[in-house]
Formats: sequence, C-alpha cells, structure tokens
Amino acid sequence: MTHAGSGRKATVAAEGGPDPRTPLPELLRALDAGPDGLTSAQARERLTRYGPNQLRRHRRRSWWRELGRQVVHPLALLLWVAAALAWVSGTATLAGAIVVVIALNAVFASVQERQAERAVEALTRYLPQRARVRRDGRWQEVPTTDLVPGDVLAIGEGDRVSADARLLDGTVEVDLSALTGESQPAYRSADAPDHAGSRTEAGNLVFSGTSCLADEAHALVYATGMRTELGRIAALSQRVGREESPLERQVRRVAWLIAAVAVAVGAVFFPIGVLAAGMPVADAFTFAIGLLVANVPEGLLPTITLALAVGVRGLARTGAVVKRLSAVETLGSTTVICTDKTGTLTENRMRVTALHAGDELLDPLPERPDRPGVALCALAGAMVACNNAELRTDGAVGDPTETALLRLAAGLGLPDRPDRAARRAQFHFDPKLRLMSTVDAVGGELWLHTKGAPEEVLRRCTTVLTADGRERPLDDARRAELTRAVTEQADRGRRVLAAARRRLAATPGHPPGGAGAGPGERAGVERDLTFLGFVAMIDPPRPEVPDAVARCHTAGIRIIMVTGDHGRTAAAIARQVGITRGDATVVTGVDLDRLSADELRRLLSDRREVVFARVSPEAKLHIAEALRADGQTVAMTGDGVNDAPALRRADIGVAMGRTGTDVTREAATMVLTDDNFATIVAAVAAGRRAYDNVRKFILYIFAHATPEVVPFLVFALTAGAVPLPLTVMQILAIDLGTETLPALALGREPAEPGLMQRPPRRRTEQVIDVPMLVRAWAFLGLISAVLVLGGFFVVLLWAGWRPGDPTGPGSPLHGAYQQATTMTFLGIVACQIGTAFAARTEHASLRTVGVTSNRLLLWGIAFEIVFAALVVTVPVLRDVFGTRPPPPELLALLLLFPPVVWGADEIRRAALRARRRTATRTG
Ligand SMILES: Nc1ncnc2c1ncn2[C@@H]1O[C@H](COP(=O)(O)OP(=O)(O)OP(=O)(O)O)[C@@H](O)[C@H]1O
Repeated sequence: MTHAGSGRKATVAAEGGPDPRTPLPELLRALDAGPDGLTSAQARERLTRYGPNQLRRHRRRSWWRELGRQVVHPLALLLWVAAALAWVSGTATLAGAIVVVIALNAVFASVQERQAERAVEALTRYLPQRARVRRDGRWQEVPTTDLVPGDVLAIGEGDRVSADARLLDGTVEVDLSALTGESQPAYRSADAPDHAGSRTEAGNLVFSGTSCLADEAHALVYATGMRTELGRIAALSQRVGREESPLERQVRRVAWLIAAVAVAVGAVFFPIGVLAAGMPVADAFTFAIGLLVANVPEGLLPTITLALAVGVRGLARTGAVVKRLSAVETLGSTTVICTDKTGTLTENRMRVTALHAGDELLDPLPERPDRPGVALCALAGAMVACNNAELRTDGAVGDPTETALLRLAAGLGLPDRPDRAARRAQFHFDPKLRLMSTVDAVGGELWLHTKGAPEEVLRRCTTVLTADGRERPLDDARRAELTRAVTEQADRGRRVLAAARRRLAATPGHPPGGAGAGPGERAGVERDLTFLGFVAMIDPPRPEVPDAVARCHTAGIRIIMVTGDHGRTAAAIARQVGITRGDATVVTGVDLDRLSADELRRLLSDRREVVFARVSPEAKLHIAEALRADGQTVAMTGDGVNDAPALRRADIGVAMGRTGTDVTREAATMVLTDDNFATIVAAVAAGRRAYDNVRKFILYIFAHATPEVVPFLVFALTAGAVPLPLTVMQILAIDLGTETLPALALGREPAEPGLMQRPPRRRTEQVIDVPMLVRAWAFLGLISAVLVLGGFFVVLLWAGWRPGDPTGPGSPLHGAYQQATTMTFLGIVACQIGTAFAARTEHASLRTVGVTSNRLLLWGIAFEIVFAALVVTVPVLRDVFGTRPPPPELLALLLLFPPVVWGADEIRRAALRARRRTATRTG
C-alpha cells in the first residue's frame, strides 16, 4: 500500500491509478479533471483508455473442466464402480455401455448447467444501472459502465456508488458492508481530513459496490472497473458458489435414496438370480449391475436446475427479475403479499383534483380557476418552493407527487419552477416524519416552507392563514374542522398533502439545517408554522390490479396493504381494487408501535381484512416478522432505503425497478421492472408452474422403474421358467437415449388450468410425496409393466414357447426370445410415451391444456421413436443391444400402449376431480 505523497505530482499507487488520498488539487491534476466534470469527448477517450466500468466476469469454467466435474460427480462415481465391476466380470460391452451412459449424462448435465448459468447472467441486462454525472457542464444520466476516472458523480440517498470516488462536497452516510463487512453505517464527508492509512477508512472516499443511505454529495471518480477496491477483491476472491435451493436439496436427497434402492435391488437380484432362477453367476452379476445403472437417477438434478433457470428467464420476460434460482420455488408457495400502494397498486400519476386554502374548499378544482387569491398563492407558492421536481417540455422529472403540485401551480397561472437560487437549505422528505421542508430567501427574508402529511403539518402549526392573508391562531375547533375536511377527501381515496410556512429569525447567510443537519435541529425549525391549506390528489388504481387481486384471492393468497399514506385513503383504495370487501381494520403506525410481537401476530391471524397505514419502514419489518412467525411465506414490496431490512426479512423481497432505490434493489430477491402489482401475481403463477413442472418430470422419470423391474421379478419368481424379458443392454438403451429429452420437455409445460385456483403449497410439503410415488410406480408403472409383459409373452407364445422351454443361444426358440425381449424394450418405450402425455397434467384433463401444446415434448417423443427404431433395425446396434424385430402384426400391438397408459390416467384424474367436486359440494 502506498502512502500519500507530498511532492507536486500525485503519487501513483501500486495499482496504477492516482492515490486518492493526496490533497484534492493534486488529485484533480493527476486525473486531468476539474470540479465541473469532463466533456463528452474526454469521457469517450477515457472509456477507450480505461475500458468499461465493470467487474470482469469470472472466466467461465472451460468445457473440459465442466465435463470433468460431471464425470466425478458422486452419482457418476457410483456408475464408474458399476462399470469397473462389469469389466472385472468380463463383460466389456456392458462396461463400455456404462461409460457411454456416464459420458452422455455428463454432456447433458454440462449443457444444462451452462444454460442455467447463462439464463441467470442474462438477467443483468434487465436491470441496467445508471449514474448521474456532470458532463459538458450539465448533469446527465449515463450507464454506470460508462463512468471514467475524472467524472464528477452525484450520489444521493439510496444510490449505489458505482465507482471509487473522492467527495468534492457534501456529507453522506454509507453502507460499507460489501467491502468491509461492517454493518454500521459510516459517515463520509468532503471536509474530512486527508487520511494516510487504509483507503476504506479514509473519511472522504466512497467506493464502488457500497451504497448511500442518507444525504447527498458530489464526488470525483478516481478508479473504475477492476481498479476499484471491489474489483481488487473480486479479482482475488474465488468464484462464488451457487447456493442450493431447498428444492434441489430435497431432490438430491431423494436421488441418493433412489440410488441406494437401485444398489439394493441389484444386490438382491444377484442371489435370487443365481439361487432361485439358476442363472450362471456371471450373468446374474451382469444383470445386477444393469439394474443398478438403470435406476440411478443421475440426470435428475441438472434437469431441475435447468427447469428453474427456464422459470427465471420466463419471469424476467414478464417483468420480474429474480436474483436466485431458489426464488422461483419460494414464489410458488407465497401465502401473503404485503404491498405498498403508491405506484404498485396505483399508477403513480397524481393529479390535484381539490384543494383547501384560506377557509375555502375548491372541490372539484375548476377547469379555469379565477385569479388566485392571497391564500391560494401562498399555498401554491409553498408547494412549489418545497419541491425538487421539474416540468420540462419533454415531460416532468421527479417525484409524481411533486410534479402534480407544479402542474397545479401552472394551471393556476402561478410560477411553477422552484427557485433553486433562492434555496438556502433543505430538509429531505423523511418517510418517518412524512414531511419535507426548504429554507428559501424570499424578498430579503428567510422563510421555511413545509409540506407533508396533513396531520404532521397540522401538529406543527400554531396559526392558520385566512383568505385575506392574515394569520389567525389555530384553535382546537379549527383544527378539528380541518382534520374533518382532510378525512372527507381521504375517504374518497385521494392523497392529501398539506403545506405550511414560517418566517425564520435566522439571517439569510446562515440558514439552519440542510444536508447533515441533526434531527434536533430539524425539529427546532419545523415548528410554530402557519397552516396554508391542503391539496387532494387522485392517483387511479392500475387497471390490471383488480383482476390480479381477484386471482390472488382465488389462489388462496392474502394481500395486505402496507402504506405510508393516510388510513382512509388506504382503506378506500383497498376497497376499490378489491383487496378488502367489507370495512377493513385500519391499523396505523402509531397503533402498531403499541402492539407486542404476539399481539401483532394474533391480529394478523384473526383479522383477514387489515390495512396498515402511516407505517414506518421499521413497522414493515415487524409485520414481515409476525407473518413469518405465523408460518406464512411472505412477499413484501418496498422502494425506499429504509425498506431494505424488511425486504431482507421477507421470504421474497420485492423491489421496484423504476422508482425504487439501488439499495432496495440490492436487498430484494425480485425486482419488478414495471413496478406493477400484477407482475408479482404473474410471478407467483410462474413459480407455481415451475414447481409443478419439476414434479411432472420427476413423475415421468420414476414411472419407468416398475416396467423395468417387474419382468425380473417374474423371472425370479418363476425360478427361471420364464426367461429374462429384457436384456441388460436394452435397459441401458432406455436409460441412454429414450428418456432424457421428453423429461426436459416436461420442464417447459404450459401452466395447468386451475393453477391459481388452488391454495398455496405448504412450506413443509415435499416435492416428491407419497401420492406421486403411488401414481408413478403403482399406477402408471404397473399398467406399463402389465402391457410390456403382455407383449413379451404374446411374442413368445406366438412362436410356440411354453414355460420352461430353453431360449438360450443355439436353442430353436432363441430367435423368438430375442424378438420377445425386443418387444419388451419397445413396449417400455411405447408406455413411456403414454406416461409422458399423462404426466403433463396433475389434475386437469389434457384436453384443457391442448394435446399438441408442448412442441418440445412432441420432438422429444419423435427422437425417442427414431432412437428405438435405430436400435431395432441398424445391424451394428442390433448386435450391441441384442435386438430382433418382432413380427409386424405383433408390433402393431405397440400402437395401443401409449393410449392405454395415458387413457387410464385420464380416467384416474377424472375420477379424482369428480371426488373433489363432491367433497366441496358436501363439505
Ligand atoms: N415529496 C413529498 N413531500 C412531502 N410529503 C410527502 C411527499 N411524498 C409523500 N409525502 C407524504 O408522506 C406520506 C408518506 O409517503 P410515503 O412515500 O412513505 O408513502 P406513500 O407514497 O404514500 O405510499 P406507499 O407507501 O404506498 O408507497 C404521504 O402520504 C404524504 O402525505
């Protein structure tokens, strides 16, 4: 580490960039920059010189290494042992075939993992990061990748800092935890003395990857991309492992269990084959190995990873970018959505429709109002002064609440532009105080202008402005009258904002407050105000929200509105969009603070229709905690910096991509690119669908175990009087080529009707449950086994075979026996086709989804058929797999198999549906 240089030239640190701890003038010189930023041409030139401001992506694992990893995967190791045993026992073909199984699976798994990785990486495209920089003498928004050393960067509350920079002015509170692990916020100020020690401790530096929690500052970028502190850490650190989702964990456990069963089946078969059926030891051994290999579900896990990744990609297209694969399954089990109101349920397009100034209520606000009187001028004047938005010819910029106020002033023919030159200080909008104030120089005097929630403004007022512009004491009766007038507006779902002002005693040169002002100072200024009036705005619900709310209700998902707005406004909007039907219980932030954690939990479980209003971000955290303690799976939205802890605590933290802060986006599991409530509901549906699809292909993969194992039981139980219906190589053929593609295709099934009409999945529910195993093994599997054995016997009997007749090589019936085993092989393939169609729906009839709606599955099945045909017809393959085509008239029987398996399951599902209907009718 280099220390601050004292020479004229800034010390160049070992990393190649200038040392940011040198005095500012030297740093500016070293960076060839000024406090007014760069020109576009300079920025362009530097971008070519330094490269884009992004962390170099970890080099992907090479193909060979990825394949290598799959080849030594624990389940693959089991197969290697099997191959070795096969080799030792002298069956080189079987050993070779097992190696091919391992290799093919490794290739498949690598392709799937890579695709999954790519799908997740592509998500960054949906969330472009932007930064405000000064270029060509004006502030502009640029992609953070375009930042270069020498840029002057604006950092505001909730922003993620996108490069390493030295503060030029202002003070900010930053969260350095990404760099230092320290969770306490740190203060960084342009005025902090130069620091010679570690950079991260320097009081005037901020770093890429950290975020600004409060206040604002301007800063000079001195390092970008891999030259930042974060870049250096990233370069050092190993690739971060992907955390395994609960679903993947469950499936891994089941895969191992089944592998153990496969080993046990193999181990049990061996003595039975030798002792009961009189098989030669070598044959029995080979067979035991074959059985083991066929039943080890080595391809299951990557298929699930890919199915989740496909879900993630689909979600991103609908406007919900999730950051973890596991979020897809959690979304599917969501039981409660806690949503804020403004912008999520409503359009966030405010328009003032009524106002109250100087004892007069204008409701509705006339299209062409008369010349405004003194009181109205004062109200509009305060709302414009205490405002950070701007009306431009190409549209409004800033907070929609504030732009609505500017539009109101413009409509009244009053000045609609905050006079920034007159502003001496600002107290930011604080969601806890629900107030914002500015200190402005007006006509040689210093005035405080405040706007905010009416009850908060009123509480701080001692006088009220009358229609003729005089100040009158605000007595209790007048206070009550004004409160009533506000409530009337709120009851109509309108958002009400009041304004007040006060002449300050301070001299214009030394304004109080501003960035970094302590809370005590703020409270000292925001008092003894004169109430100027209030405005009521409408913010219409988004048109798609009532439908989405109704979908949630039929899906058994509860919606709780948690808003900073007035209780009455919140209740009215909740009713308008259908969240509540009757009179909802409105719990305000103040009520909430009085409740213990237990009381809150009880309230939430007793009252279904509850709306939280005027709540602070901390209260959101308590609500999330109470719901989770009650066993709910909670999705919670948020947009402000202070919402981050609540978002982290919820099962699914949902941040707003458009209006939210970078801090919440980082804390969230899911970011809505359109800020729309309906998108959350679409995401829940997508989560349910992805989970269902995983179940579908597990069912499909499990179902073939029975028709593969039952023939051996028959062979063993008849003590060899019935020859083995399937050769070991044929089992491997099924495992190798005919199964994987349809399974993959099932991972992309369209949603089943009724998906959002059933209650959410319980969190404790296992992805592989008993009914599913019964359906796979004892229903679909058993029917297939009967059909397959039927086919086998028909071919043998057709050729004149009787139980006990020899069928070995050289015997007259050997050809017929080969045809019969081929029939078994083809029978299993045919039954798997029926099973694939049956597995497409869990409850509904396939007709409702469309028989041909999954094209990928049709291709998968086509491949399966072609592969099976090749195994039976191509001479080399016939030799390897020991196949021989059965007579055509018997082959035709196979055509019946898929419809029988599929049809039987259709009947089963229809019966289940009928039973459920009766149960709901009687229940
Ligand atoms: N820019 C602002 N200046 C002054 N007061 C504001 C401003 N924006 C909002 N308020 C007041 O503070 C209250 C809380 O605002 P906040 O942004 O926390 O929640 P909200 O936008 O009303 O609702 P939600 O939490 O559903 O998004 C508002 O109801 C309003 O009275």
